[in-house]
Amino acid sequence: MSREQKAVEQARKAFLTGRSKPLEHRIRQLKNLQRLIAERQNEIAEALNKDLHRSEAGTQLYETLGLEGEINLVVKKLAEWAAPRPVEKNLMTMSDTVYIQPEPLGLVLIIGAWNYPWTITIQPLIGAIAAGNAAVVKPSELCVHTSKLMEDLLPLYIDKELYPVITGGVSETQELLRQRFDHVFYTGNSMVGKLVMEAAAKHLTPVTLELGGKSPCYIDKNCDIAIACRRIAWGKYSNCGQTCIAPDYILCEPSIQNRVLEEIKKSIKVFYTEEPKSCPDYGRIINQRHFKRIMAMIEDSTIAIGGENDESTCYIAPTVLKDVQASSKVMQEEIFGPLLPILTVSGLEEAISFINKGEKPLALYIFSPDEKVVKKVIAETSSGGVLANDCLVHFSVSALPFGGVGNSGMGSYHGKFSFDNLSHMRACLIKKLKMEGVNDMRYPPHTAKKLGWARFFILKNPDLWWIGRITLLAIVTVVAAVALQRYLQ
Ligand SMILES: NC(=O)c1ccc[n+]([C@@H]2O[C@H](COP(=O)([O-])OP(=O)(O)OC[C@H]3O[C@@H](n4cnc5c(N)ncnc54)[C@H](O)[C@@H]3O)[C@@H](O)[C@H]2O)c1
Ligand SMILES: CCCCCCC=O
Repeated sequence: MSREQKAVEQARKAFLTGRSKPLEHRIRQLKNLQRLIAERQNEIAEALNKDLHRSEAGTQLYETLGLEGEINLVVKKLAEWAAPRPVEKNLMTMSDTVYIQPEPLGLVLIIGAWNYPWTITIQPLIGAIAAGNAAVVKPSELCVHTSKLMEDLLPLYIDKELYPVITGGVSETQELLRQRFDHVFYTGNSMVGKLVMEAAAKHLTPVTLELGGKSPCYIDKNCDIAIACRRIAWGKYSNCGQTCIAPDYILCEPSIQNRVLEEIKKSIKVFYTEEPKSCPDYGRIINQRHFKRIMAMIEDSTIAIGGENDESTCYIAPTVLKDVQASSKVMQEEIFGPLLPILTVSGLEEAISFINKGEKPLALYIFSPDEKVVKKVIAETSSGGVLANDCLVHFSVSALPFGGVGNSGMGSYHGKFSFDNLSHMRACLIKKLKMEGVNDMRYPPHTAKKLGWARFFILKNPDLWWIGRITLLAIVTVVAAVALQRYLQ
């Protein structure tokens, strides 16, 4: 039996004991995770510094703070989310108990990516624990130090049978995918996403696919270009462009291209100094394979800013490419690196039609002070999420579902959306053995009269809330009238 098979079998066995279900257990595990984050902050930051040249502050800002917030939210709301959810009744169910009971799915497989490894791997785990599941956690092998740290630390804090960590690369992930799970939660590129879905289909296992793609960014000529460019530069160059929702490319009118270039240049200097290579807040490309992939994209474009690079340290300077064509190499796939191409368009209409020619992106950014422009883009395009006048921050709004659509993924998570996604919403209808007469209309022999009653019960859908209120009002009125009459006698 392989290591992967053993872990899956053990986690399934642990789930079947039922110990992942009580809310106290879920909350205890989540608080243990919170303790891990607080007590091991330095080790987490050190590993991320080795993997991605992430600074200590960057580690908190982009990884652990969000997880702490997510755990706080779940601890506060879990009882409410896990409670039976009463549903609207109709004439047929008037005297029944009708509700939705969220219940755990069972065993979840979480396959993480390397770019924000704690956020991306542990946030789904928080959802899985909250929903009462067991989960096998597979961090990405590309963030070598972080993945080893997760393997070492998680079993020290949370139930290691219910939530085992399996490290390894493609063959280990493939072996895991051959096993039977009740849900697979995958984060990574769309090509592997298809393989994950194919493997899951063999067991009819549902999947959440958190994928990527080219997220467009439209700048309206009437907006405050300095502010827009500062926010775009932050969104693009954080983590060296290796962010699933980084603005992939800019669309703007030719008349503002030079101002956009000037303002992005200013922001790069303010954020990362004249020498980003020695700036602790500027990251590195994860490995040389990705370094080569990104550098090859520049070949047929004009560099307006940056372009400096060093293969031995996987450094690529914050770079802007100007007058880029749709046919250029950099426009053929998600960049996932610090290159920012600018494509000029004649205006909003052309920008929308350009966006709609591509796959549905994970994020779509619009910079404009005009609400009509923002609403028009929202109405005439589609994407996982859309953000006006900022970048990335929708990821941190736990009241919003985070996920893609079409090629950028399926399913969503964060906050209650994680809980719902990793729960089965069980339909519960509890009838009494009384009022059998009402059922006569559905029992044979079927007659026109019975059918008439069935039509009435099924198709007439009076508002029972209002009927209840009106009945109550009528009763109160009658009681008041009788009381008044007695008083006057
Ligand atoms: N939507 C999101 O939340 C989100 C977040 C981060 C990254 N992403 C996307 O992920 C991509 C970058 O990540 P990546 O794909 O380079 O990460 P990656 O190389 O770490 O792969 C992701 C996971 O898939 C596994 N894997 C790789 N090849 C496999 C194969 N052939 N069979 C089975 N498993 C395999 C890896 O072991 C890893 O755990 C980008 O497209 C990015 O936009 C999306
Ligand atoms: C601001 C944090 C963004 C995390 C995005 C995750 C995808 O890569």
